[in-house]
Amino acid sequence: SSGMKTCYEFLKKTSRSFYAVIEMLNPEIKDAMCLFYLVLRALDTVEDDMTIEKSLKIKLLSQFHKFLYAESWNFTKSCSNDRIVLENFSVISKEFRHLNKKYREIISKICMKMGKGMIKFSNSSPQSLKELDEYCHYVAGLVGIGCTSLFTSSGLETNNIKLTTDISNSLGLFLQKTNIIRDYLEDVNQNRYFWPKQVWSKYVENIEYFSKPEFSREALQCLNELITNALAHVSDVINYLSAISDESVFRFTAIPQVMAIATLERCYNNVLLFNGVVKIRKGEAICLMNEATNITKVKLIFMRYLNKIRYRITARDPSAIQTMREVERAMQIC
Ligand SMILES: O=C(O)CO[C@@H](C(=O)O)[C@@H](OCCCCCc1ccc2ccccc2c1)C(=O)NCCCCCc1ccc2ccccc2c1
Ligand SMILES: [Mg+2]
Ligand SMILES: [Mg+2]
Repeated sequence: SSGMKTCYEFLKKTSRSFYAVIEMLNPEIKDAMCLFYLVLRALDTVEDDMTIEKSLKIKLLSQFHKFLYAESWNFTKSCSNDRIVLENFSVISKEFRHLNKKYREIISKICMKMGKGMIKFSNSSPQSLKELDEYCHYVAGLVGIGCTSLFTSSGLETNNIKLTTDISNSLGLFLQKTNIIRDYLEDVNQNRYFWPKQVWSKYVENIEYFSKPEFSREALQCLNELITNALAHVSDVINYLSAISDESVFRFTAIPQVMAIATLERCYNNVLLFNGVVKIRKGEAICLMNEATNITKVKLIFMRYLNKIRYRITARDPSAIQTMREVERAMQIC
């Protein structure tokens, strides 16, 4: 339909990477996944928009799942780059209401839970590694859980004994933690602090000091500790991918994960992260997309990057032993 075509345009404008992987999905769930993305991106755009007054933001986050059934609801007061999905939300919600009931229930339930979670963290960022897991569960773990529900309810995946909530959650935590680690400078410049205080306060008095050259050693030690924490999710990621049978679902799920391990490897012990953006090169990303077609190849990709990290672990680093343990544990699964 023309409405759905417009929604794919919104998807392409808000995320080229997720547009690429959603585009390749089985037609049975492609539209549902596109709308799942757009609804949550709209919700996240409210969360991220620092110009929205606090009490209004909280009201929007808690009501958001109801706007899915509010025929002409749009939000025109956002100044975010992704505001297009809020200004045209009525186009998105109209297509959402045409979805099969079983998909609508999954999407609206995840949307309600994510909105509640965002409210919980609207006044304070994650202070501990435990709170980081909680925040990442709300903004990304729930996406993995929702994706698994869409896969199983569509009949494309029947192995739902193995695709548990916990390992679905881990897929999201691995991606979100990689984003939070990589986006240190971008977030700090916007006064957004996702690196937990319980961690960075072991190394410096103020998280902003990591960008100063005289604190580069402490910055790297904190960075390596957070990367070590993220690596703990790799075994769940590999176990999840091993349980997928539909080829298009496999690629849709595997591609963001291989991008994340490649990004973590680039970030490991890399001081450039504190003064610029560390991204994997376009050519490397395209190679990874073409390579991540089955579990054997994905395991090889993970092995390659885990090995590169392992060779860069230095005994001086306080997390060295823990990093080595997480890398070896992950390599055993591969
Ligand atoms: O503003 C930005 O540009 C980045 O925002 C980050 C933030 O604000 O922290 C942050 O916003 C999180 C809240 C909105 C989540 C929107 C989303 C993303 C990907 C999807 C993929 C498929 C279906 C629905 C999806 C929904 C963000 O986008 N982080 C990127 C990592 C989150 C990925 C979630 C995820 C989890 C499990 C998955 C399993 C399989 C395939 C894709 C998966 C994707
Ligand atoms: Mg965001
Ligand atoms: Mg956000």
